[in-house]
Amino acid sequence: MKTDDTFVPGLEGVVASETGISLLDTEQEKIIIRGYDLIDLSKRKTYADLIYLLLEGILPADAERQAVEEQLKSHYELPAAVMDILKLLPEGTHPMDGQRTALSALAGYDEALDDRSLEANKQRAYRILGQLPAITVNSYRILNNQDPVEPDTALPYSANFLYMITGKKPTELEAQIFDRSLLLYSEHEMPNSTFTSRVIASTHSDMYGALSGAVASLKGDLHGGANEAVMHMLEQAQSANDFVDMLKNKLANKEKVMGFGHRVYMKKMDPRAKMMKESLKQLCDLHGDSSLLEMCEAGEKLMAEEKGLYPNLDYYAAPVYWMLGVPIPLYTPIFFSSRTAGLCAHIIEQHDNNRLFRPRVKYTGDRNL
Ligand SMILES: CC(=O)SCCNC(=O)CCNC(=O)[C@H](O)C(C)(C)COP(=O)(O)OP(=O)(O)OC[C@H]1O[C@@H](n2cnc3c(N)ncnc32)[C@H](O)[C@@H]1OP(=O)(O)O
Ligand SMILES: O=C([O-])CC(=O)C(=O)O
Repeated sequence: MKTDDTFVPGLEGVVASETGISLLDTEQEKIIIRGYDLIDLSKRKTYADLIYLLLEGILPADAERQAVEEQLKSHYELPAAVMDILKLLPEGTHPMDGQRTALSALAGYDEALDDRSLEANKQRAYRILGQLPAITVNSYRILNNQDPVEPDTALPYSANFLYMITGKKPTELEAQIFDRSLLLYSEHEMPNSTFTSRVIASTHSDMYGALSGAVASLKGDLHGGANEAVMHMLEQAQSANDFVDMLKNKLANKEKVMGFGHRVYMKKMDPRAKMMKESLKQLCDLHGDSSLLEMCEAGEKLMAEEKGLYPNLDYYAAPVYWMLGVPIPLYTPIFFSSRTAGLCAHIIEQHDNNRLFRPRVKYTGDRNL
């Protein structure tokens, strides 16, 4: 076996997989999902459509979307023991850790765990996606001494998710905006979490294990954890001037400013962030309060001028979730819940066309031979 000993830190620009699921086409500035432009889909389709597109490979007809919604709803209830496990976690446990724990525990309830056939994996993916609102919301509620919340099956999947989070029936606009955020987060080619899940799946490990690894990856603030970090900054700053001063200080201290920059987009704005910025404007109009938009725009201007860096999706998703009444510790778990659609598609693709991931190293240690 020939070994290429070129070391690329962080595997930047390295092609790690062949996939029919998605591509960040930087030349055309498009996020291609199974042949469709994600931004275009976000204007005319729903998250349920994306689940179907990612798992089945085609966009659903109305009846098929309805069937997906029904299938997800049929899996809303969690095994009682999984709820008990969540209740046993110590106070202060982050809901991402609750999510990771619950997903891990669910493996024990899968009677066909070793069946990695396409059909078994797809059914498993729908089941997990159906279970995620309860896992996510209750990870937060139980750990905050709040009673578990029941789903409202009369609402569509994403509207029910928002309802379970806030305890209030969302307006049509709120439900649409939350659904759009899920759609935009659903899949993004080969970020760290997707790579993690494919590496795990490549040993023939199961979907629960691959997803549990992906939760851990996505939790970090260089990845999904950035949306919570952005909101903590905005909450602390209170005004556009304060926010700009805060960012200037961070830059002077050579700190990373969360919500800016991207390994693939580099010096361009993430197209998904533009869509979330539109949603933020709509919410500001609805509430007659544009302070968060003004703060974000001031930060965006400063970072462009000082660093030539632009917002990623997490930057504008954070204030949108704030205005929708979502508690901050749920921002990253919502990202993960949405991304589970894309992750499951990748795990299935890896299982169906597998080659074990096992790279080599550039050795920098001693040779005391
Ligand atoms: C939906 C998502 O998960 S998107 C990612 C969310 N994560 C964040 O928002 C965290 C903040 N952003 C970052 O840390 C980075 O931009 C990353 C991790 C996303 C991508 O970074 P990389 O490709 O590894 O680039 P790297 O970190 O090497 O940065 C290149 C240069 O830009 C600077 N830079 C990049 N992002 C930022 C930032 N957010 N704030 C300040 N400087 C930054 C780096 O300091 C570095 O400068 P230097 O060359 O002078 O040392
Ligand atoms: O692509 C990445 O590296 C991170 C990202 O934006 C995502 O996962 O949505």
